[in-house]
Formats: sequence, C-alpha cells, structure tokens
Amino acid sequence: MDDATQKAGVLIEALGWIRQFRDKHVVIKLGGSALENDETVRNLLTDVIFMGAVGMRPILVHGGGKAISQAMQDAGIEPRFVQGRRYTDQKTIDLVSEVLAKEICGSLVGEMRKQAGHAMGLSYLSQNCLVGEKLTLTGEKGDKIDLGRVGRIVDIDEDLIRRTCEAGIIPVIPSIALDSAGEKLNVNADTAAAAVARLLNVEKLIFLSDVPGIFLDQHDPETLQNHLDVNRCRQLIADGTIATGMVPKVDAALEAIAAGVRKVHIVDGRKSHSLLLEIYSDHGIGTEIVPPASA
Ligand SMILES: Nc1ncnc2c1ncn2[C@@H]1O[C@H](COP(=O)(O)OP(=O)(O)O)[C@@H](O)[C@H]1O
Ligand SMILES: CC(=O)N[C@@H](CCC(=O)OP(=O)(O)O)C(=O)O
Repeated sequence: MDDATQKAGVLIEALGWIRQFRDKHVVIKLGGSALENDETVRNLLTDVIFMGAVGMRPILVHGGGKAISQAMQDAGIEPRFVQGRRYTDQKTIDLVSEVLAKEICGSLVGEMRKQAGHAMGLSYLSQNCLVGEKLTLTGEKGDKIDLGRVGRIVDIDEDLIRRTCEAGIIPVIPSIALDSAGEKLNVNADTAAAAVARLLNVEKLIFLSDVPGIFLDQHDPETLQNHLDVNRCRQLIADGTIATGMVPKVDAALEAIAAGVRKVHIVDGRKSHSLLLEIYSDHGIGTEIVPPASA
C-alpha cells in the first residue's frame, strides 16, 4: 500500500469512531507523570483539541501532585500522605490552589489557546464547578483520621460544564472544590475526574497514567490487559495484582461504571497521541474497563 493510500485508510478508520462519538462527553484525567514533560502535554492537548474539533465534547480534569510536592518542599514543608491523600493544612491548601488553579490550569488553557483551541478554566478563581465536603478517613483500628482541608466531591455545576461544552469551549477543571462555606478543599484528582464523569453520566472516562495500562505482571509487557470487566478488576485488586497508585484509579473507575459511565480507559499519557489512538482507531492501545457482561 502506498503512503497516500495508507494515510487515507487511517482517516477512513477514524470516520466510524468520529460518527459514533459526535456530541458525546468524555472526561480526561490529566495528572501524575503525564504532566511532567512539556512536549507530552503539548501533544496531549493537540489530541484534546482534535476531539473537540470533530464533534466530541472533552472535559479535562487535572491534578499535579508532583508540582505540589515540589512547591511544598521549596516552602520548607515536608509532604505527608495518609492512604494516598495529602495532609493539607491551611498553608498547604494555599499552595495547592496556587499550583493547581493558577499555574497548571492557567498553562493548560494558555497552551490550548496557543494551538488555536477554545478552552476555559473552571475553578474557584472565576467560575467554580466542584462542590465538596470535608473527607475524614477511617484508620485500620476504626479511628478517625483528620487530614485538614482534604475533601470529596458531592456535587458539580452540571449546567455550567454542559453550557461550556455546548459553546465549543473545552472546560479545564483543577481538582479543588469549594465547601458550603465557600472554603477550598484539596481533592484527589482521580476521584474528582470520576465524580465529574459519574455526575455528568458521560460516555467515557480516560485516565492518563505513566504505564501502558493494567498488567497481570508489571515486569512482563506481554501481560498487558486490553479489556477487563468490573468483576475481574475487583479480583485483581483483592489478590494484589492491581496495587499502589493503580488502586484508587481502578476504584474510581468502578464507581463511575456503577453510576452509568459506559467505559473507562487507562492509557499511557507519555506515549505520543495516545488519546487519538485510543479513541479513533479500531484497536485501542490501553486497558478498557467495562461493566460486567450480564449488566
Ligand atoms: N497491575 C498494575 N498494572 C499497572 N500499573 C500498576 C499495577 N499495579 C500497580 N501499578 C502502579 O500504578 C502506577 C500508576 O499509579 P500512579 O502513580 O498513581 O499514576 P499517576 O501518577 O500517573 O496518576 C504505575 O506507575 C504502577 O507502578
Ligand atoms: C487530597 C490529595 O491528595 N490531593 C492531590 C491533588 C492533586 C492530584 O491528585 O494530582 P495527581 O493526579 O497528579 O496525583 C494532592 O494534593 O496531591
């Protein structure tokens, strides 16, 4: 096949998927290592702009845990985590807000505008869309653990997010919520993305991570799982195959699916144009998590 025919083939393959996903909302969680490299971020944002340009309605929810830890260390504060959540006192929530809502959200919106995309930050700085309440964890002995200004999402401004998408603008949402008193809460970005996906009842939720997907054996690339249903995921968490940072991601995925989200993908954010390959080609590249066969 010559080069031109091959290029046309790629476009024609994409056509079916473009039709299928027209007007469908998709939540993309950007965080962790995927945010560390400028070129990676630029490529990912090009993909997001492409999705919007062909009629899909992407919504970006982002974290930035590594940048927050760096800012804390620069300020002489040692980061401390309990069950994967950052202990967040008043000084820390000020730093978290500065890094997530001002620096990272601002630069993602700026980069998309530079690439002629239409994007807008939705945060407490201008238009808040995440409503939260304080999260208290339970320790191994049933004791209550107070993490300060750490929260969980209880509601979203669905109308604001939908209106933004309908205007052809890509919402960019940092994982900070406001409580009923208007005070800021630090929310884990995986759970924030899953809550937005759940409450908007979107077609897809995509987690961009620093691995190609879920492995049965992380040391053996041949064991990458392309397709897992919810029951298999539960088994893999119970037997320890899915561990560490992947647990909250998969837990959040299972919650989103239970609430009606049709598919969750875990994709390698470091791989160039991973979003386009996952959505617009016949063979996705990461792991897709789907409802149980009988559902
Ligand atoms: N079965 C598994 N398959 C793939 N990754 C796994 C698995 N179990 C644990 N992990 C770990 O989960 C990590 C991803 O979680 P995390 O570091 O929180 O992601 P991110 O920072 O990209 O959001 C991987 O780097 C990997 O070390
Ligand atoms: C409560 C809590 O832990 N919040 C996270 C929010 C950022 C985040 O989740 O960022 P990543 O997606 O890059 O890990 C934190 O402070 O690190």
